[in-house]
Amino acid sequence: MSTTTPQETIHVTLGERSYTVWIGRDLLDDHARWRAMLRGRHALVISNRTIAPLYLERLTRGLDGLHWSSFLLEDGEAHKSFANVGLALEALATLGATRDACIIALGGGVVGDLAGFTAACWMRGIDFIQMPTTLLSMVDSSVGGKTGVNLPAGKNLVGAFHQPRAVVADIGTLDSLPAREYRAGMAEVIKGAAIGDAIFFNWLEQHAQALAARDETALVQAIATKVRYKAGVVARDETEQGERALLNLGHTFGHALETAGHYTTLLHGEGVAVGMLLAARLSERLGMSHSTDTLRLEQLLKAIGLPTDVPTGYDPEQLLALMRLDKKNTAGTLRLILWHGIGLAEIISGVDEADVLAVLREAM
Ligand SMILES: NC(=O)c1ccc[n+]([C@@H]2O[C@H](COP(=O)([O-])OP(=O)(O)OC[C@H]3O[C@@H](n4cnc5c(N)ncnc54)[C@H](O)[C@@H]3O)[C@@H](O)[C@H]2O)c1
Ligand SMILES: O=C(O)C(=O)C[C@@H](O)[C@H](O)[C@H](O)COP(=O)(O)O
Ligand SMILES: [Zn+2]
Repeated sequence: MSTTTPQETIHVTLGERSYTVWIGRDLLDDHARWRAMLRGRHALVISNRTIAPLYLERLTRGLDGLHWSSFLLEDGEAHKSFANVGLALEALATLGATRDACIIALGGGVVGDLAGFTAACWMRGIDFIQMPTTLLSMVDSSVGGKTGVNLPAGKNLVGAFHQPRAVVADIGTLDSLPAREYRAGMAEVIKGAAIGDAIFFNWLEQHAQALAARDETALVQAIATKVRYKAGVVARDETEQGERALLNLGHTFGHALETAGHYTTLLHGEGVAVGMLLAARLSERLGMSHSTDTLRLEQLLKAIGLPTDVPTGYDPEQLLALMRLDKKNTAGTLRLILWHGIGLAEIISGVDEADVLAVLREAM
């Protein structure tokens, strides 16, 4: 039996902003590969206090001869804040970073989103490299150039589109990822299939056990399929003028759940899991889809071990108020991603708040 870990290389095609996503084991130590992406003499590694003790040294061995420093966040979604962007920018100033400096984001989506936004701000935009260490960041947040931070009023309300120069996904880092975080990452994999790839959804149903057991061959195939799907959407609609909004399936509900819970109840991926199911129920209520599709989604989420219920203690009216602040909304009306069934999502404008409230109330 072969024990070789599969490797995948995916290109995100965006003209002069095109880049490569490398997926495989031990890529952190493959210094020659990613060091070639650094143009100048300065590098700032942004990570957090959980990840740095595990992986920072392996990375920084590749920075020999450069002026580099690190900026470490406290762990958690609450630290994806404007205040920390300010501190990261101060770290760049202290380093004396010039316009050809590079930020390296070593961590999950929190680190990647904040590091990318810091890179977009410093001297009006410098390079950054994504080195994702969670499943969620490998399959979603490291690709596509959405960067930003939260405000108390809501998730990701401040940000910029700023593409990375490369994505280095060392799947060996997932060995230390807690099981709950791994499952949360799978929600964003399932999301891709639910939006636009019914064949991938079937494959996920068939491989749910292997994926839950972290079978490496199945895992690399799942990561690569999701990244390839997202890369295609981003290449066609980089700044979310249309199709890219589909990648928000489950997020209008999910972000509201995350924010209302002060980021202590549901992880992002868990919010997306519950949110996708609420979107499926709303689609059913509006006569767009059939209950068999809702059921298949629910069963796949459960097979992976993801939550499918809204936790207790949420107020439907408060969730609706948070949903009104979603960035997709226009002209004072709700714009949600709903579906016609597996693999067929659609952007729906002018959704009646009464229907949203009804679905929220039924879920509580
Ligand atoms: N920009 C985008 O397109 C995009 C897409 C999806 C999600 N997001 C954002 O990403 C964030 C969620 O990302 P996440 O799920 O990676 O969460 P996260 O960054 O908070 O990481 C999850 C947890 O795992 C820990 N961790 C990370 N790597 C580890 C490893 N290898 N071993 C042990 N522990 C490790 C972290 O310290 C943290 O406690 C949210 O802020 C969400 O809004 C952005
Ligand atoms: O890349 C995208 O586009 C996405 O919507 C991916 C989402 O999974 C991700 O959570 C993203 O951060 C949401 O962005 P937002 O614009 O809804 O804040
Ligand atoms: Zn997401």
